[in-house]
Amino acid sequence: MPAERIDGVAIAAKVRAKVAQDAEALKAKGVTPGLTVVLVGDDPASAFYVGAKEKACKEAGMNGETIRLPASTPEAELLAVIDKLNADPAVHGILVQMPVPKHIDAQKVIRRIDPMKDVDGFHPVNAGKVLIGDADGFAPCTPAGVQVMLQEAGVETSGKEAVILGRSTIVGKPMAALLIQSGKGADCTVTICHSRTKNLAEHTRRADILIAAIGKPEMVTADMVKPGAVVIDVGINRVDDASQKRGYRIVGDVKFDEVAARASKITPVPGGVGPMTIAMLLANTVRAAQLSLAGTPEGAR
Ligand SMILES: Nc1nc2c(c(=O)[nH]1)N[C@@H](CN(C=O)c1ccc(C(=O)N[C@@H](CCC(=O)O)C(=O)O)cc1)CN2
Repeated sequence: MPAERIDGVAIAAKVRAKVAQDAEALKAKGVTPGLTVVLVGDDPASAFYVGAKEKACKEAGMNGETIRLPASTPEAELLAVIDKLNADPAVHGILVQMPVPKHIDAQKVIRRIDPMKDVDGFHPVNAGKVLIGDADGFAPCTPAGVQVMLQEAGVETSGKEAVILGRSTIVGKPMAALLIQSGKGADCTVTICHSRTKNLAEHTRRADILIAAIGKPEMVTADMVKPGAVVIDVGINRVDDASQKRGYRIVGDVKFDEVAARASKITPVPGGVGPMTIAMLLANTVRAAQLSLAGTPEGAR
């Protein structure tokens, strides 16, 4: 039997509906949740994602603003923009769209954002909180979205072998941190594989839950997957396709058709994890606004 498709668009819509309710409740208390996205340069994919974030904010009744800066913007100027946003009480969430141009040190930029406004969950304070299982922190949106998808799809995670392909700080590492916590949607035994992992397929074939986040188009094939596994595809790769109007198509890290024939549940690309990234960003921003009302907790920064 082919795998059940886990519908990221439908699950994201559910998350966004709850965010809209929470935003409404905050507005009744005089606070409109606000996200400001900073885009440096004119990468078309980044411009598309930033536009989608602004639109999603507005649809949820939140303030969504984008600051567009030229690719030549000096690092110091970007840091000054962040300082201003950190000091602005109407801005609850700040996000600098990645990647930034090469002359800018992304880590320096991330560290400049107030951790209480770091709705991307990239600041070391939030990374540390996610690692120690402190619920006060902001988890990065993509792995947080994967965890929600697993729960919404009724996937039992407790005691399961989860294998993550990719050790990025945005997906692989925080994904592992979330799945090893104790509690709902977690309690997994986690393996992270990466470019130096030997006998990759031996690891992936042990996975009850396989999460592919390596950025290599259709790299995961059916022979790498245990029959009945749950397969989550985080990859969003553009491959040339002259038959498409835009000249490319989007594929994941998983060879969908053959893996779907072997897995029990699978996420598609597009329409899987991608929409969850934006939904979780809105959820983090509403939470940042709620926390701003409650006041900064002890030791939060
Ligand atoms: N500061 C950040 N930068 C980046 C992040 C991030 O979480 N924070 N993630 C990615 C890009 N990204 C959001 O920013 C993102 C990527 C993809 C999608 C999405 O919904 N994709 C669609 C397909 C879209 C298409 O057709 O091109 C899908 O998968 O269905 C949303 C957000 C890197 N940068």
